[in-house]
Amino acid sequence: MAEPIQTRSADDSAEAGALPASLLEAVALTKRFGALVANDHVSLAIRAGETHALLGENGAGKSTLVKMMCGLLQPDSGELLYEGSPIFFPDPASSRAKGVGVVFQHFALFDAMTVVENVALGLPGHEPLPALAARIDECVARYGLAVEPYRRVGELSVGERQRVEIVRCLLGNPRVLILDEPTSVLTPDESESLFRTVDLLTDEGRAVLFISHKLDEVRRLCHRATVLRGGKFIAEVDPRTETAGSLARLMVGAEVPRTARTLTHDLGEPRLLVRNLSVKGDGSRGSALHAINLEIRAGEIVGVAGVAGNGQTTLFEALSGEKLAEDPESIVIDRTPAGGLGPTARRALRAGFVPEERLGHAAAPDMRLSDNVLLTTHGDGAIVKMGVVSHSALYARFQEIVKRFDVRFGGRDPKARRLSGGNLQKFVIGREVLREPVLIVVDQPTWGVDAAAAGFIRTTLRTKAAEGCAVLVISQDLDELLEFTDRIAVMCEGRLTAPVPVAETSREAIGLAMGGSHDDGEATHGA
Ligand SMILES: Nc1ncnc2c1ncn2[C@@H]1O[C@H](COP(=O)(O)OP(=O)(O)OP(=O)(O)O)[C@@H](O)[C@H]1O
Repeated sequence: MAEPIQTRSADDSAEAGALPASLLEAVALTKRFGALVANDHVSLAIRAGETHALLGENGAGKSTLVKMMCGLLQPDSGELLYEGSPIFFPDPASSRAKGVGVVFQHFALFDAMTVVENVALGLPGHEPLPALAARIDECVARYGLAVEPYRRVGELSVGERQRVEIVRCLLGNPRVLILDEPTSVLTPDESESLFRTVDLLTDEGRAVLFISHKLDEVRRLCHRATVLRGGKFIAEVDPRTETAGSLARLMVGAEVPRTARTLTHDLGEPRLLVRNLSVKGDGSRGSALHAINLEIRAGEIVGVAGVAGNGQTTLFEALSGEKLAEDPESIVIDRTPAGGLGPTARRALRAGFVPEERLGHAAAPDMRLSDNVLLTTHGDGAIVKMGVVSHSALYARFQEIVKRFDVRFGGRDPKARRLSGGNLQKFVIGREVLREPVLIVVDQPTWGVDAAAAGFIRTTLRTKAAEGCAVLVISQDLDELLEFTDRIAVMCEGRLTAPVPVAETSREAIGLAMGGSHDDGEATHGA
């Protein structure tokens, strides 16, 4: 397992009056993509023993900087220093060999393989799997990361996959660990345990670069923060002496608007009725669903809270038609029994679906954005007429999404994988919202999205609700659900509690239900 590094921590050194040595330093790095300058002379030094935040709104250039610091991208100009000396990382393997480990937003794991097999792929040599599994167990115990070596990755939730990536990285004994939005898919408890892991790592003298849009956690966890805006270095601050508002202002360059709270409008017809829906566990991702009941009426937003892996993915798949229900009547969309219909037929009922995974599920990575529009709009009639794609209509829709949802990217119509995470999320939400759905089901609506864009997405969903759409939001972010939904239900072990009006519940009550406790002893009710 990783050996502790004998280096003074950032705080120890600050007390001693001297700054600790910088382990990895970017000096005036510049990277262009065509006409777009993604990083413009950006400098950043990560010191031994510190947790250093990298902040900036979507598309500010954070991932580009990280990719240059680990050899995944080469800068057009500027240089990297490792322990004060110039260094060149031609590829990620060379940075890994120097002790720079990165956990990216999009994971590189093979679904069909077990955790230990996936970890083995990323490590040099041919360590026997039982020995590697034992090392994983040791790492898990030491850093408090719940990971089971012999589970198949395809069965894991996004949060669990992320822990696998972190463990894989830690087994490489990194001196610098770069975490790209590590908490965006974690529950509050999982985030807390990750923070303890990060503290342990920095206590050991390692350096952590922490990318996050959650400013409160940055203020708690990080010793320093570098802020980027529009590809430029804006400031280096001590986040512990800043407020979330002052950090957001540095990132955005202006005040960040808050989501409009509950609108006063009457609820209409039920747009989604789920009656006694049970789905068998099939050994793939997500657990079985047990007798789910839910009603969402035109004009309301219902949130589903829960710890990852309790059936939320299966619920999304059952609602979107990726998994069919045995009883067609168990899911009714806008008065039509839909349990036996596939995704396209459900979309024809004017339902829209935004899955949790943007790249690969919501969007095809190697298809251009405009072609990605077609993925969910081909049945709408506006874009495909009598089997023929109207390219002018398609391109017009694409441009409307980009404009109204402020999707930023370089070039005219790039492949989806070229977009920053938050911008791709804005695109995917925009694609569904502009179809004018009567029902929209969104899994993790603001994962990886900056504060301003997250506010925009929530306000957009509220506006859709006010226009008569029914909205179901599955989210692990309890603050988000409390901020903008009308009623909240909790998913635990494949069962859904009855949705409760937000005003009549509390964070504590929801937290208890997430852990499987119910004051009334009842786990499953109708809406
Ligand atoms: N390979 C690429 N080709 C073209 N443009 C790119 C490429 N990679 C990134 N970009 C563009 O560079 C800009 C910076 O992107 P980057 O991914 O670094 O932002 P970010 O700050 O990490 O954003 P987010 O918070 O959304 O992940 C964006 O406008 C993005 O579209």
